[in-house]
This record gives sequence, C-alpha cells and structure tokens, in this order.
Amino acid sequence: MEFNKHSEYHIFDSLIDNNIHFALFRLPYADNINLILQKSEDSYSFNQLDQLNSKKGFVIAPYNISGSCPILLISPDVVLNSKDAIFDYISSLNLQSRPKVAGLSPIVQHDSNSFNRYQKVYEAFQEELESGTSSKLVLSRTFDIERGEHFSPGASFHKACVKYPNNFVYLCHTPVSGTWLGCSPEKLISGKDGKWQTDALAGTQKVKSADEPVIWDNKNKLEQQIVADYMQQQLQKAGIQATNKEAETIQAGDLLHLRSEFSFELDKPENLGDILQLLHPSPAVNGFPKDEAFRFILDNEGYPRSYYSGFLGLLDPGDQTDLYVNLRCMQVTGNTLRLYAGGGILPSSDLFSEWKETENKLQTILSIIENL
Ligand SMILES: C=C(O[C@H]1C=CC=C(C(=O)O)[C@@H]1O)C(=O)O
Repeated sequence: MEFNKHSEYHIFDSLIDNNIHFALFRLPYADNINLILQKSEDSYSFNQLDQLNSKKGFVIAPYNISGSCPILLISPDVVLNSKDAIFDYISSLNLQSRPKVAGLSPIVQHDSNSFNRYQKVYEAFQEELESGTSSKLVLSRTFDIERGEHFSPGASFHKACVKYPNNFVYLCHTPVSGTWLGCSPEKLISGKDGKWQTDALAGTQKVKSADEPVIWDNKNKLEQQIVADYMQQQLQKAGIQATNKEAETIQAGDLLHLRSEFSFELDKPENLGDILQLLHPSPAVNGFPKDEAFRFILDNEGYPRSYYSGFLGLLDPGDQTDLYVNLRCMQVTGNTLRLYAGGGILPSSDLFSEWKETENKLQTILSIIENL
C-alpha cells in the first residue's frame, strides 16, 4: 500500500455523492482493500438478526434495531479485492461529483460534546449499578465536528488503513444508513470452512513506552472477564463448545485492550443469524445482564447510537465471513461528522478516568480526519 497518498482515494466520494450502496473495507493485517457494491437502488433491510440466515452481502447492523435504523445488507453484485481492479471499476462508472459544501469553521464544540452532559448521565448509570440490577453498563457519547471544505471520506479511509494496520477499517454508504467510516479493533465473528472465532475485548489503557510493563487493574480485568463469560455462555446456548485462550494485551492505535479469543466449529454457517442474535450486543458495548443493560441504556443514555456499537462486515456463509463491532467510528453527513465512543462502567469506575477514556478513543478517529 502506498503511504501518504490519500488524494486519489477521493474517487470513493463520488460513490457517496451518487448515493450508491457500497462498502470498502480492509481486514486487519491485510494489504489489499475490498469493494462490495450493489448495482440496484433497492434497500435490503431486516428487523431481526435471524433474518440474516443464509444471506450473503455486506451487513450493517445497528445497536438497537428499529424501523428507522434497520439491519441493512448491501448485495454483492460487484466484489473486487484489489486496489487496481477497484479503481479501474469506479473510473469506468464515470460518476459526477456533487459540488462540495461551503467552507465551514474547522471544529465547533456542540452541547452534546460537553463534560457536564456526560457527568449527568454517568451519575444515573452509577446509581443503576449500585442498585445491583446490572453489574456492568457501557456508557457512550458523541462528538460532533463541522465538516470542513476539504474533508474527503475516501481519503480518510486510506489514512485509517495506513495508520491502523491491525484494525478492521471500512467506509460504507447506503441511502438508509448514510455514510459511516471506522477502524474497529473488535471482531464479532469470523470464519470459513467450519473454523470460527470470536473475541471478548474490553479494558483500555494508553500505550506505554517500550520499557514500561503493562499492568491491568482489577476494574479492567473484571470488565473483560464479564465479556468473556458472556461469550462462552451464549455460544453454549447454541450448543457450541468453544476453546478460549487466556486474555492477552492487544494494541489498537494508541490504546491497549484486553482480549481473549474463542475458537469453535460451526456445522451450519448458514444459520449465522441465530448466533449473531445470541452474541450481539455483547457486554463490550452493552453491559450485563444483556436485557437489563440494553433497556437501561436505551432509556437513559440520552441519544440514539444508530449504527455505532452495532456490527458490520462481510457475511458469506458459503465462503469467508468477517464481522466487526462498529467502534472508533463516525457518521458522515453533508455538514457534520459525528464521532462516537464509549466505555464500560463498573461500580468501581471513576468519572474522570471514564471521560478521559472516551476522549482517548475519540482521538483514534479524530486523527484520521485532521489535516485533510
Ligand atoms: C465501547 C467501546 O469500546 C469497547 C471495546 C474495547 C474496550 C472497551 C472499554 O474498555 O470500555 C469497550 O468495551 C468504544 O470504543 O466505543
């Protein structure tokens, strides 16, 4: 992949300008980029995850499935797996670009970005944890930036690929979801030919200098253990015996997380929708117990998460499936970039550290939009 040559990637902006259903993605550690593009204008949407059984395409699933925020499937009418083939194909479409929005001030603080607002919601979350109804709740927030004249989703995608080689990087657009761009460290499920994996990822700290040992405190260890136990239980409910490795530290940009990997066999990958229904949303983005945490978040978080903390990626039960949790992402509109970040709250959490953690996570995605 060529470095620091983002401008040719503006070509992907023309797909967005023309409201085409497409997803461009790069798997962790891969050199190649992939394009899934739908030729028809129809939207394929679903309101239950089990409706994905036997389906193939690029899935965009929200945190909370609703009529206005359904599960979407981009039909794989065009599937290309090399940069040259992708660029040649898009050039051959001869798409017209829409004139760009007028130049706007670079970064503006909106009310929803404020610490005071976060603090109020955090206190409600802490009260709920103290009541004992939930043992973990994930609190998230948004950060809105006005879109600058020179911002290019395509160029930002490329910048993310270069900056975050071990994350799942994507740019996708459909008329229903709008445009989303992200670089997630968290695998929801992937596999091929009977061999499948999922991750239990949680716990966060900043990267240390090379000679400093990485130490995880009890809060972070427990936060990750809750996710690992949940994954194990949910897979068991589907009759799946998974083997898991001990939790290890992984790096995602400037952050470290704790991850345990689960491996298992799937006899019927065509029924992946059933497994997704069991796994999503995991306590990495939701909390525990699942239903109580989900209800509480919907009633108290104070804004719609939309496709943030849902999942996306290629679903192909006949071949390779790679689905990732939609973290470290932003929603791109004509004049605003809405960034999302959250973190797991336990009774032992500290308000200021949790706020700082969301700031650090936002930095992952902020760093690919600056200077463009
Ligand atoms: C919910 C997010 O991160 C999850 C994944 C890794 C670590 C997390 C944490 O330490 O809280 C979260 O569970 C996010 O990035 O918005």
